[in-house]
Amino acid sequence: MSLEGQPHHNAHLTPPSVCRILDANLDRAREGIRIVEEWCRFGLNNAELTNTCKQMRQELGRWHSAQLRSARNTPDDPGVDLTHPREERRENVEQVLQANLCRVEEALRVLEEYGKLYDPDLGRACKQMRYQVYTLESNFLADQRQQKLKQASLYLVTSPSDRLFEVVEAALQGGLTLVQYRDKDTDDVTRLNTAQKLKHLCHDYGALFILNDRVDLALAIEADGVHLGQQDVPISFARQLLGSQRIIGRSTTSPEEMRRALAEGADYVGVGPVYATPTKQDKTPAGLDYVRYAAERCPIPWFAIGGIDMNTLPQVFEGGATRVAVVRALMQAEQPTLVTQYFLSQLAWINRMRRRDEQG
Ligand SMILES: Cc1ncc(COP(=O)(O)OP(=O)(O)O)c(N)n1
Ligand SMILES: Cc1ncsc1CCOP(=O)(O)O
Ligand SMILES: [Mg+2]
Repeated sequence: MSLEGQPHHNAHLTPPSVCRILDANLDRAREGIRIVEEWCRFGLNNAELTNTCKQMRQELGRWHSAQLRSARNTPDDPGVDLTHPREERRENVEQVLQANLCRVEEALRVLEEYGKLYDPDLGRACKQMRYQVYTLESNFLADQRQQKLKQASLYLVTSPSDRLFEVVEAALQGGLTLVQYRDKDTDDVTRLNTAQKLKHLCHDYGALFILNDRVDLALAIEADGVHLGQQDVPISFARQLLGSQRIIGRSTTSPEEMRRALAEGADYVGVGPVYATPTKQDKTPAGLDYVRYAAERCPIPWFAIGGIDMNTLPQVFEGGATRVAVVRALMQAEQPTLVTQYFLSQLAWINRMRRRDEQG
């Protein structure tokens, strides 16, 4: 029966083998969606995404008629024992989700094509759901990125170094979750190759990868986002190219620059330089007053930057910072894993204190 209680259009003409295909793929699609739904509900606490998944599952359930279920013939199915070794290993939640979204999209495509032989409405419904899954995947990726950004307290901005990959990997091993590739002096071929490799490295550790200055390269290598200063392209321009799913950060040195960055839709801001720094010699320090202003007024994630190391960290905390970005403190560290762990433990402590104060 169709959704309206009418017999399915071509049900009586549909060969048993096609019914088996439809039965298997209705199951496959529903199982995959269920796996995604559990993460939307318990991992992201996102009611809207959870509901979208639930509605799709219910719709697929309604199409799963007794006729299709009775076509099942598991003992004679040669595909039952076939698994790819990659299916048995998942490194993180993202891989689980990616694999299952892919499975759902494939199953819906199969349902769309073979479903036309059973009932044209099934083909149409599955096509619509497939597009819904694509949208879900985009929203989902965007949500994941924003969550990771919110949770990041330490931000490594790289500088050119013979030990670039070694330092970044050591810091990732120490628990770093946010990296920006910054090299003002190299050529674009090197930049592109290095960015590509760093992105893979960061993603292997589940960290976000941001590119400094260059929207075009960020787009080309599918980075998680871009960092733009006051002299770089406007946020609206970057947003047009990168869409709403990717992260856009903006440097700010004053309340006015912060106000504009917020109005333009930045996802996070850099606040500084807090102190004078040889890494950015031409920039006048904004000082701790601006850090205090950010602590009072900034509604989005903000990272104090400029001259921050283990010695200045306590003052930056006193100014109200709960997130910091560093270049030299990590790029020049002899033991970047240990330094990362030290920063992260101090940041976790200050964040606990702040939350306790906020709760009274
Ligand atoms: C996190 C963060 N904050 C500030 C900056 C500086 O950006 P910008 O002012 O564009 O200067 P350059 O880094 O491009 O020299 C940053 N990169 N990251
Ligand atoms: C890129 C940048 N933007 C403001 S300060 C700064 C450099 C910070 O470098 P360091 O952490 O070595 O002082
Ligand atoms: Mg810049």
